[in-house]
Amino acid sequence: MANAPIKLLIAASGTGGHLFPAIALAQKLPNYDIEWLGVPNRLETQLVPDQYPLNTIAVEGFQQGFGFSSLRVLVKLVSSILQVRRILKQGNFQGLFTTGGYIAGPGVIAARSLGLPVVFHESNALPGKVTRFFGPWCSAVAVGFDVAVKYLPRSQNVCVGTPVRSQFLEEGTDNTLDLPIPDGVPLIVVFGGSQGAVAVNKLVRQSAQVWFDAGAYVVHLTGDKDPESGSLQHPQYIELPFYDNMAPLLRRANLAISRSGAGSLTELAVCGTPAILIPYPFAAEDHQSYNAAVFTNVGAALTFKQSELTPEILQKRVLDLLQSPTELAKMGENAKAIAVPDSADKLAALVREIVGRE
Ligand SMILES: CC(=O)N[C@H]1[C@@H](OP(=O)(O)OP(=O)(O)OC[C@H]2O[C@@H](n3ccc(=O)[nH]c3=O)[C@H](O)[C@@H]2O)O[C@H](CO)[C@@H](O)[C@@H]1O
Repeated sequence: MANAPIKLLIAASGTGGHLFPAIALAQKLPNYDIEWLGVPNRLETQLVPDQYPLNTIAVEGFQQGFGFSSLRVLVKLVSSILQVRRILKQGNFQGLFTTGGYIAGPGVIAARSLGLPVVFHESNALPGKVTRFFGPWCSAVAVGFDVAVKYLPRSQNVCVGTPVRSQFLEEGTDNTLDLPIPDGVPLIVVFGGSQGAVAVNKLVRQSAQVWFDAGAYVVHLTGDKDPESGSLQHPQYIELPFYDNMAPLLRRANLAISRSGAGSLTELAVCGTPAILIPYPFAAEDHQSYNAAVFTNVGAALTFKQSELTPEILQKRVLDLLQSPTELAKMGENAKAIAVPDSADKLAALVREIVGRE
């Protein structure tokens, strides 16, 4: 009689940076019986493929300080732990995988209290508080960048890179660029994580004319909350709130201007795309600056603090780079050198080793 498939609960919620690596892992475990754990109103309701049933719980992050609102969050946390325990027990799950964030706490506590193995993936160079706190309770913490290990002295750490969506690993017919960019023109791609970055959008719109004059095209992924969307019109300018087909776009780009979320950086590395990085200044513990430093240190990107970046500086640095194809090529090679294209395979192998072989 064939063995029943291994049951795995994946707790990944909120942003593309948390969801895409988890989806890439799930796709590498085709013989596992996988269900998802998320919250009712976040991106997982749109991004998690139909074949993985989505269980939702109500959970929130802690605010600074401890007042009535924190007490309310604590009550919710206890209730969410109990809900996850129930889901794990009723579904006979054999392990839990998480990419961190607020969903991870209840997931890790519930699974460990039932004696189930937990694999945690942390994609940032500076691991989040949740990872630092819960890492030692997990069976393994897989990290995206090896510098992260130094912040996790008490966990069982393995460096596996960060998994990317399958579109980044295959060049197929349905994976070609469907935007009207002429061959041979310099292409700048601007994006600000999965939500867009209004401050970066503003800087880019104030800077772009000189790039157009130099013959460059700009594809600008603005997010859907940009109050100035539609304000710049130019034949060499394509503005979209979100674009799905990132792999061919980043491969075609001569330069990216981007925030430095771990997901974006991992994709830039896999595609060998040189970049100007503008870390999100309000990210928890300034973790995007630590991510950006990984790229700057190997010569794959230039990093600018948002507070110090003016349209004049941005205009000039972009023009300088567009006029130095050798330097751009070198930056692209440096980015590629730190890519881990088989990251999803490595992470799936780790999950099989810890949770069980199908
Ligand atoms: C503001 C904030 O705290 N963001 C965090 C969030 O990232 P967040 O999800 O915002 O950003 P990431 O850079 O990790 O990922 C963005 C993802 O969205 C995709 N994309 C973006 C635009 C678009 O039009 N189409 C598209 O597919 C990108 O290709 C990428 O895969 O979680 C990451 C992982 O913990 C952190 O490193 C980030 O710092």
